[in-house]
Amino acid sequence: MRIVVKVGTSTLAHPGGLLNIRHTEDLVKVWSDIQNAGHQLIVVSSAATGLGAGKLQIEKPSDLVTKQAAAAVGQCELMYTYDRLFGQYNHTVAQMLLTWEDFDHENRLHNLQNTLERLLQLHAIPIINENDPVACEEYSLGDNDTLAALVAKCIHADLVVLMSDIDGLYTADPHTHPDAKLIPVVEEITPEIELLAGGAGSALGTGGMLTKVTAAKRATEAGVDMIITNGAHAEVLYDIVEGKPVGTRFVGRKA
Ligand SMILES: Nc1ncnc2c1ncn2[C@@H]1O[C@H](COP(=O)(O)OP(=O)(O)O)[C@@H](O)[C@H]1O
Ligand SMILES: N[C@@H](CCC(=O)OP(=O)(O)O)C(=O)O
Repeated sequence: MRIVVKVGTSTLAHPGGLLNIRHTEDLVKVWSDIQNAGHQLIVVSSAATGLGAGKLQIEKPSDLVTKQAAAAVGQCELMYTYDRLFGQYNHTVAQMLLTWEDFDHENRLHNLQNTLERLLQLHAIPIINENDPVACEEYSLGDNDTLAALVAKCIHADLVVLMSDIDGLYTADPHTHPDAKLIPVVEEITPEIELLAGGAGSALGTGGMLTKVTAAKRATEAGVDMIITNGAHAEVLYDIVEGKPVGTRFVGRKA
C-alpha cells in the first residue's frame, strides 16, 4: 500500500511547544516497521511553527512574520528529530517543503510527482510540510490536512491517514460535548457532516476538524480513502493496514 500519513502539531508537541518525545518516538517506530513490511510511506508533518516557538521560548505567534520565523527554526528541529529517529531503523528521510503554487503550475506539479516517485523507488521516506517561511497568505495552503490530500492525489496513494489528537470525527467536538459519539464510517460528505466539524481544540492545532473534513472531500473525490485517527496510539496503524476498523473512515468515490 502507498500511504500518506499526516501528523498534527498537537500530537508532536506539548502545549508549550516542546517535542512530545513519547508520541514522536512511537510514531517513527511504527512507521519504520510498516515501511519494512513493504508498504510505501509518505509523511506530512506539521509542528514547525509550534516547535520553533518552543525553541525560541515565545508564545504561539499570531503575526505572519513571527510565525514564518518560528517555522524556519522549528523545521530544522523537526527534520533533525526525524533524521535521528528514522536513522535508528536504517531509514533515510527526505525533506520536501511545498506551497500552493507547486500544485497549481503544471511543470512544478510534474517535478514534484517525479521527485516523490523517485524517492519512493529509492526507499527514502519523504517528510513533507508547507514551506511556511515563504508561503505568503495569498499562496498558503493554510493547513497540512489539505496538503496531505493534495499529495495523496498527485501520487495516487491508496490511503491518507490523519493522525490527530482525537480518535476521529464525532457528532460534536468532544472537548465541549462530552456525550458526542464517534462516527466510524462516512460514505458521503454531506452538508450535515460538514456542519459537525468545528475548529481546533488545542492552542497549537491549526485547522481543527473542519480542515480535516474539507481534506477528506478532496481525497475521496480523487478516489482515495481517508482515515482520521489518534496519533497518540501509533500502533493503530497496524490495524489500519490490515483493513480493520479504526477511527473514522471516509470512503473514496469509486470511478
Ligand atoms: N466534530 C468533531 N469531532 C472531533 N473533533 C472535533 C470536532 N469538532 C472540532 N473538533 C476539534 O478538532 C481537534 C483536532 O484538530 P487540531 O487541533 O487541528 O489537531 P491536529 O493538530 O491534529 O491537526 C480536536 O481536538 C477537537 O477539539
Ligand atoms: N505547516 C504548519 C502546520 C499547519 C497545520 O495544519 O498544523 P496542524 O493543525 O497542527 O496539522 C507547521 O508546520 O507549523
